[in-house]
Amino acid sequence: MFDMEKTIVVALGGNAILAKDASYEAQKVAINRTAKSLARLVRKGNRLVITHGNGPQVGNLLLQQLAADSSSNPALPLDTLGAMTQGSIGYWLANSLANELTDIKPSIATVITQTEVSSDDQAFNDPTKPIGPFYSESEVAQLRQGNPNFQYKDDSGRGWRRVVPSPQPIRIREIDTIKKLVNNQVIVIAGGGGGIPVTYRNGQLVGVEGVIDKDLTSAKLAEQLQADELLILTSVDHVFLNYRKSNQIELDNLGIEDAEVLISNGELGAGSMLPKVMAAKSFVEKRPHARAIITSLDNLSQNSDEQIDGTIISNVSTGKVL
Ligand SMILES: Nc1ncnc2c1ncn2[C@@H]1O[C@H](COP(=O)(O)OP(=O)(O)O)[C@@H](O)[C@H]1O
Ligand SMILES: NC(=O)OP(=O)(O)O
Repeated sequence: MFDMEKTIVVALGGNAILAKDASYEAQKVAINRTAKSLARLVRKGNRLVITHGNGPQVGNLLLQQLAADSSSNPALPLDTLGAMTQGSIGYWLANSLANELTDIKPSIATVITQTEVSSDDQAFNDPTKPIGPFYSESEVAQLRQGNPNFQYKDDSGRGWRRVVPSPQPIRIREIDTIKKLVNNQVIVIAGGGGGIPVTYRNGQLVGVEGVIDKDLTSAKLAEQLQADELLILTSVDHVFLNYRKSNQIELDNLGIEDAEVLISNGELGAGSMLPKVMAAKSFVEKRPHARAIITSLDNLSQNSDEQIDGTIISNVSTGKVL
């Protein structure tokens, strides 16, 4: 499936980084495994731009900050914590990739990325982005008493999590730098956690408290880099119709109109699969000869290079959904 020398934007989902627990050791094991799959793409001559989620990590970092003595060690704002997770996850990925590719010794760079958002974005009034650990409903009731300003929501039936504003990405500030790096055969890790949300206030660029969806930012990255492929790696190997119902159907191919139907008819989990299909659709609309693939990391590592299995979103409608 992967031809030579494509530019591929790879969006790494949560389980590519945090599979077992939130310890450094467990996250490094998951990232080492992820790096093995990514290395195969590099060996085939593809140019890779890697972006990654940070929901669990940024939420955990926030909890560590809040647990510290605020008079001597004040908690840092969420935009700064987002930058810290870009640094830590970028370092882990660059380190694991370097160890995987000792024979070709590629140049690898992590770009601390700022993503412009609108200060008027409705998301600031309606937090939706789940971060940090999962809680039971009774734990959430207790947490609400401790801090009534924090909001929690059920995360796709998997448990309750704190939610923060998730504004729409408008522009990736470092796109020109990323382009130069890609054109010079550098493997780039960028837009981690969707990028640090920034906006203009009184003529100054300032960070704002929120966490951008990394799938939406990856679509912007892929579009602006004129990528050939947007590869979204997550925990399921396909997008499904009637997900988790007895009549569940695996979707191999989706056209733009099919994706539109899925987006509007509530087939996709709001904080989970919906942004992935939206990102894929947005990318192939802007790049009609390119394609997006939603699949699992396992699928990527288990299938032969020519036969990766997953949901392919392209300009061609199959009529399976419509
Ligand atoms: N229609 C659907 N098809 C496939 N997966 C779906 C669908 N609706 C919701 N999901 C859920 O979306 C999840 C992937 O989203 P998420 O876990 O947020 O991704 P990430 O890997 O980026 O952290 C899957 O594990 C699955 O439970
Ligand atoms: N920022 C972001 O989208 O993170 P997750 O993918 O971990 O939710």
